[in-house]
Amino acid sequence: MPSPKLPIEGLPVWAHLNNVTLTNVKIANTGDKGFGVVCDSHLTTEASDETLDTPALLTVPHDLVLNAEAVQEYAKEDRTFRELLDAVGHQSARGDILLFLLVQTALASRIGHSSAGVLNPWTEYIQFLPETVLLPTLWTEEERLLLGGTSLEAAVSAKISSLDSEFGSIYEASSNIPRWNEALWESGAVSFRDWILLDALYRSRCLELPRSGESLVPCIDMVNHSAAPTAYYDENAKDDVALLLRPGTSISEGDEISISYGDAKSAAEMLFSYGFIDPDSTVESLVLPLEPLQDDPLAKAKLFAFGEAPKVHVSRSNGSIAWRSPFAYLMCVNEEDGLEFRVLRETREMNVLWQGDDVTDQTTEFQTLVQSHPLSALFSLRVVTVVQERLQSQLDRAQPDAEPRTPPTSEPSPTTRETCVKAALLLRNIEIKILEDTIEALEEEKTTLLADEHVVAYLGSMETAGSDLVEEEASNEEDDFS
Ligand SMILES: C[S@@+](CC[C@H](N)C(=O)[O-])C[C@H]1O[C@@H](n2cnc3c(N)ncnc32)[C@H](O)[C@@H]1O
Repeated sequence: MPSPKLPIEGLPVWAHLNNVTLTNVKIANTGDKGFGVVCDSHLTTEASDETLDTPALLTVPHDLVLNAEAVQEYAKEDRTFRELLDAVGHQSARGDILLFLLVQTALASRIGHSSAGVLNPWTEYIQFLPETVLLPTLWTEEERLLLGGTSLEAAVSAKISSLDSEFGSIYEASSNIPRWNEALWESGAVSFRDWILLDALYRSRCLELPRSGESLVPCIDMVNHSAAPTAYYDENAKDDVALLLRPGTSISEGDEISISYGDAKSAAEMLFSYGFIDPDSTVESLVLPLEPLQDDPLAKAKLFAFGEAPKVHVSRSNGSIAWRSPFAYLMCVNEEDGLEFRVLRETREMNVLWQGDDVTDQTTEFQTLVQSHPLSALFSLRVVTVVQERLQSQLDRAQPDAEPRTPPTSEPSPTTRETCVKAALLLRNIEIKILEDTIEALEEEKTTLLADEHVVAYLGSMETAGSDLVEEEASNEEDDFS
């Protein structure tokens, strides 16, 4: 159930009452990007102004910063919230912050139980935040189909499933507490959609502060991104958070103030975390899930021993392609190569052995482990082939002439927003380019590996063994026939 929204015009009053200072800036609607921070007068800074002595455009007191520590403080002041946090939280900083915001959503709806939760500045502040954002977890099902064949297809589905299970766990644990059962669930004050929205707001607005760590900072979270930012944020001596003009900046009245959300994120990460792609500040990289070979009898043991989700990472920097896939190296060795799994009878623990050595703690380092083996080039050839096939199957699905998607990627239907269509298309094109170039680079690696003397000898011996077998079978057939 959405909480009643407050018009942005009310934010200066909220800021004043909560000791947030805005100097020469205001928060205003910027069009496509939603709200933003806009300059009220002409401002310049010298190229040498590199300290916090530069007058801040915006200062937010430390007690408004929302991070894991602040949630603990709120729990000290509000025993009803502490009861909820003890029952549901303490798993992660993000989880505790989202739980706190879920409670604020319920309080803001003003339909929950009055004996649960205490109003605080965040109860009002969340009502100034957008009711929806363009992060793909909030796209409609039809819009999410546009991501088919991109690296976000699996990532967004996995995120929605994980949000669903988080929300289910919160419901399970909190519905046993009568006041919270009434305040959150019986009243209908919050829904799964609120949880998805809060997760998206958190992801797209949290800042990494030098001392307070990952935090939400009201008002500074209204600053939009630019690849050529005019401002940055920092904590001052009192741990208040300040928005400062960058040295050597000159901006005119009416110009938007911007910060950088990072310049090392891929297009997929940008879209996933912020709901837009800025090609000027993204790096060319791609992460895809990798599955073990279907006919591998050791597949389950390998997955278990590896302990994390297998992936292929691809990137381009300074024009050169690089890729890595630690699981692919474990995936491509077998018992006949010297890999062994043993389950200890006493502890039921599984041990992994390579060439007789216990490597249970090194399953992510098989690329290094296989180096000293005489057939290491052969193992690399298998890995390169597996990775190339994975990228090729991704490329086949991403190509515009791949299986028809609903709706077609280039034509927005009335139920798909144009921004989503454009963002999905941009992501697809960026990923197609890097996939094509990596597949080509892997082809060259394959050619080199196929010329390796150990590989040649191994493949030759396999061929001889193969023809011996054919001859043997043929002579058996003759015998049978006679
Ligand atoms: C930290 S908030 C900034 C305030 C936000 N515009 C609002 O209305 O509340 C981040 C969100 O702003 C929007 N945004 C920021 N910079 C943008 C940009 N350069 N292009 C498009 N959208 C942008 C995206 O929706 C992003 O998820």
